[in-house]
Amino acid sequence: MAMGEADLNKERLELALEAAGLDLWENDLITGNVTRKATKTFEELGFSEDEIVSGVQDIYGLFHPDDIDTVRKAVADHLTGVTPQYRCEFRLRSKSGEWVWFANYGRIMDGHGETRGKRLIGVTFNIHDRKCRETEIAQINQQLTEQNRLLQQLNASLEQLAANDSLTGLSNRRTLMELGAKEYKRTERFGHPLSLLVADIDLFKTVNDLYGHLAGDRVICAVAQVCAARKRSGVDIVARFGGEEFVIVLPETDGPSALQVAESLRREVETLLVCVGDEGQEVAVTVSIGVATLHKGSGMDFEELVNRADKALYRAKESGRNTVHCVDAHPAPARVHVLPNPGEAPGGVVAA
Ligand SMILES: Nc1nc2c(ncn2[C@@H]2O[C@H](COP(=O)(O)OP(=O)(O)OP(=O)(O)O)[C@@H](O)[C@H]2O)c(=O)[nH]1
Repeated sequence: MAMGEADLNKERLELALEAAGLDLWENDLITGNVTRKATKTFEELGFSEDEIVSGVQDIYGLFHPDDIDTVRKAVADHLTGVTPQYRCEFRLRSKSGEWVWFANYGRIMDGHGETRGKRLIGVTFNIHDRKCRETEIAQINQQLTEQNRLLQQLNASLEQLAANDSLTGLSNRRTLMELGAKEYKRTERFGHPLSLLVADIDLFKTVNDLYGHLAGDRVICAVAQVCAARKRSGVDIVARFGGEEFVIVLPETDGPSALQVAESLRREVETLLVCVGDEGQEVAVTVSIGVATLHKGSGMDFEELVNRADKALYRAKESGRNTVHCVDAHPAPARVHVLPNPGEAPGGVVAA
């Protein structure tokens, strides 16, 4: 007997479902019965014919506990008309206890006009490979994010290492020259004065010779701390310029103010007693300081400002140490500021 059109259509549908790996199921919404079972899915999960019969009626028992609410909500949303289709992704437990990813896609059918359909018809299909790849990609992304974070941390540490002196943590010479050149440009643009102090620990070689290099390092760190404590955050630059030499850049600071800062620094260092030995030996420390100030139009660049302050420092050393000397690089005939400090030899401020 020739095959009828309805049978042919059914065969066509079965072929399409098979080719696409789709497992058709159907639920009667009036009775709540499963009128077509998703047998292929249960077979894939390793269940036998008999187990499928009972399993179909108790499908919720196979859902992963983390997915069950999602599935129930997707069904409810479609049955109440919130969504035009029922679709969701979930894991089912195989007979051997493994979790396998599937997806459902369905819709209420068999309705007429205003009358709601009586059947929920849909397909189930295996999406396990895709889900595993997604999980792998998510894990790789997470690893990459973590590696990126570590790289950023490493970069920040490298920048910190490259910019700072390892012994004292102050800016190093390179950073000083970079930041100083920027300050110089600001000075030129806005016409503010820019002052610079070079402080050098007096007779430091003796500390090294008497107590050793590590003791010398302690003295350097102690003086560095005093210099750093004076820093106006976000304004001044405090750097270790070389062995026992420090530079403090004071933007928007004129000569007299810079001299006051230098003198106050000198006095503070003078009060330091640094522990240099295991038996509690302490050494007193002093610094000599050279000060130079640059005004707009003075014709000096930052490097020359440093050289000037260095020359002033040389004079301070020459005149007996523990002293402040200054050079005021104003474009007008050089003005000299003298802040007398009587009765406090050898400390004090001397004009250069
Ligand atoms: N402990 C230690 N010593 C250093 C460091 N860098 C340089 N020095 C030493 O610092 C000493 C500097 O000595 P000098 O330049 O003769 O100066 P000074 O003894 O301080 O004498 P004046 O500057 O003239 O007062 C040298 O002995 C250097 O070896 C360092 O990082 N740690």
